[in-house]
Amino acid sequence: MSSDQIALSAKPGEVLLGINIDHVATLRQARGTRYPEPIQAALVAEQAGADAITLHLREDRRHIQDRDVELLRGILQTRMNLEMAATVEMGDIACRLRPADCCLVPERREELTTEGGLDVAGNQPYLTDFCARLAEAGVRVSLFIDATPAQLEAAHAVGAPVVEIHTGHYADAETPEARTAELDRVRQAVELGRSLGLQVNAGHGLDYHNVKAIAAIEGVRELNIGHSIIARAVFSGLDSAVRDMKHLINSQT
Ligand SMILES: CC(=O)[C@@H](O)[C@H](O)COP(=O)(O)O
Ligand SMILES: NCC(=O)COP(=O)(O)O
Repeated sequence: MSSDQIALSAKPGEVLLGINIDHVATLRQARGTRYPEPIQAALVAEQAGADAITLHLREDRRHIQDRDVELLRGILQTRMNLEMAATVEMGDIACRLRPADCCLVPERREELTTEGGLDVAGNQPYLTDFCARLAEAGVRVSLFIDATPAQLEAAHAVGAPVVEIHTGHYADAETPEARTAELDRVRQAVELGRSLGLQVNAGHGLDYHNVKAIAAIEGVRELNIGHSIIARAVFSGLDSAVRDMKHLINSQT
């Protein structure tokens, strides 16, 4: 079944779940061992209901390695969503491996994790060419952006068919009022993105306690979640951690 057929096989209105396996690789890199194996994590996640496997090949290779991407490209039965910076090195890798999806994210070597969205509005000429090159190679491009009209309109202008709204500010909100304000920002971003004809995904910092409000936003197509699922898997296993999240994002109660 092709990746498009897999996506189409999802029930209408179902929120798709991309599992980010970066932090399985973080544990492996901590000791330089062969375990835990991200390949095994990806296959367990797919069997548990993941609709896609997300992996972030960072410039500093702090977790996911080139060999992880190359092996998984020939093994995954769902979709590979390769996250990367919009650099020449990463563009060459994406055009060579041709994952189903490629999500362009900002990167700073000194960051603990992704801090903000990609500044598409400030880099339109470069990103227009970068997105066109990936599209030419048959890769569907997603842009990881903050929930602002300027970034959404710029994403549409550079020709990306998909955006992923950065939900980190929502997840990190420290008061109910701040969280409500961030949720409204995400909701308005989803509405604008859909009106521009974009597929709108969301991700970063989502967990079992904050995800339902994001999943309930009309028009959100896919959630990419990693850290909280891998953390739960430490105690209850990856299969059930994935099944729990898949159920949570699609339950009406
Ligand atoms: C873009 C994003 O929010 C994550 O998908 C990204 O992978 C975070 O980087 P780390 O996985 O290195 O924390
Ligand atoms: N793009 C978001 C992602 O893939 C996972 O982010 P997180 O759940 O690890 O914060």
